[in-house]
Amino acid sequence: MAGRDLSREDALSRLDHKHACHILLYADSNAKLFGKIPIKHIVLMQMRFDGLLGFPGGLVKPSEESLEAGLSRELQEELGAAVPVTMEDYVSSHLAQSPPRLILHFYSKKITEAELLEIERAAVSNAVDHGFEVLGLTRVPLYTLRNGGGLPWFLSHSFISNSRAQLLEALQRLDLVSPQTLKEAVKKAEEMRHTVKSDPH
Ligand SMILES: O=c1[nH]cnc2c1ncn2[C@@H]1O[C@H](COP(=O)(O)OP(=O)(O)O)[C@@H](O)[C@H]1O
Ligand SMILES: [Mn+2]
Ligand SMILES: [Mn+2]
Ligand SMILES: [Mn+2]
Repeated sequence: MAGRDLSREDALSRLDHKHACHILLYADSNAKLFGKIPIKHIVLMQMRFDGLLGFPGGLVKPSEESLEAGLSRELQEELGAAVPVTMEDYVSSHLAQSPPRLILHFYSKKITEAELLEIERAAVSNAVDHGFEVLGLTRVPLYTLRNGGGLPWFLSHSFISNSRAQLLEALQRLDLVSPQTLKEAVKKAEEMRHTVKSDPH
């Protein structure tokens, strides 16, 4: 994963650092794209105000709130939903490559498809940050179409900080995408960065 892996204790001991917490919310799904390509899992990300893809979450001051309480607060602001985050959902902490003295804590949490749909529905009307810090939620396509559409093209977009690495690590760790498919998608994404996109249909 991009950035140096830190233990939670080591991370929290660095009082002169800024801390940010972000979460990958996901659900299983039996839905099929075009009635034939299994979606399998829904993974939520968002388009940010700066035009970069990232996960919901944000800056947390450990002196004022626990990492988990801070992340829940950010989810209320960015998703307009009360998502209870606990230490069970904690995955890792990384020292950002830049800016200096920023530690990125990552979480993942499985919810039901109905809960995820409710978050997507409510975000537009309830999230105070909707249309400002958050331009909209997006799902991550986990399938790969014959011409490389789907996950490879998604990975060819621009991501904030180490969120692309967080996504790839989680897809592997949670077994949401097979290692082979992931490897091929990353490779195709590299190629895609330098080609013109044709209509995926
Ligand atoms: O999804 C992410 N994964 C990892 N780091 C992120 C992600 N989104 C933002 N960051 C980093 O964390 C910092 C604070 O996050 P964010 O921009 O979400 O704060 P905010 O929501 O409190 O305004 C950003 O400046 C960026 O460096
Ligand atoms: Mn914030
Ligand atoms: Mn925020
Ligand atoms: Mn944020």
